[in-house]
Amino acid sequence: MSKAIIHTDAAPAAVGPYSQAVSASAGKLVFLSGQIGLEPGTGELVSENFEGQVRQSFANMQAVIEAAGGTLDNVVKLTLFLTDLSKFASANAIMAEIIPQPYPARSTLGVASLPKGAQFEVEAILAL
Ligand SMILES: C=C(N)C(=O)O
Repeated sequence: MSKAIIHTDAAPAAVGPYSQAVSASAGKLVFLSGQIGLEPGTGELVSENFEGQVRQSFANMQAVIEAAGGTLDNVVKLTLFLTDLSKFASANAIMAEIIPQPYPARSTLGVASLPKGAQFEVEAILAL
């Protein structure tokens, strides 16, 4: 897989750890379902804490990526879902710790609710 970041000053700069666009030539695309902060062992939310749920969601995503034969470098697009957009900066900070640069493309949505009462969900597309 090779990927290139697309950037233009004719569109707004990213307001978080993402790229305006990513071009990838891949042998295979993998579409991941969204992950919320469930512990694999119990199937229960890891915590009532937003940060804990974000970290567990990304850990779950990474486990699926590895099961698909990839790494975090293969992520070309993420979608984040937050039930409280006032936590946007916190989600950005945690994502920036976990996701390597160059950053994938990303969309972020505020939503009314998520399954299991989760506060955060992350969905990914991989290029392998
Ligand atoms: C504005 C965005 N695309 C984001 O935060 O993901």
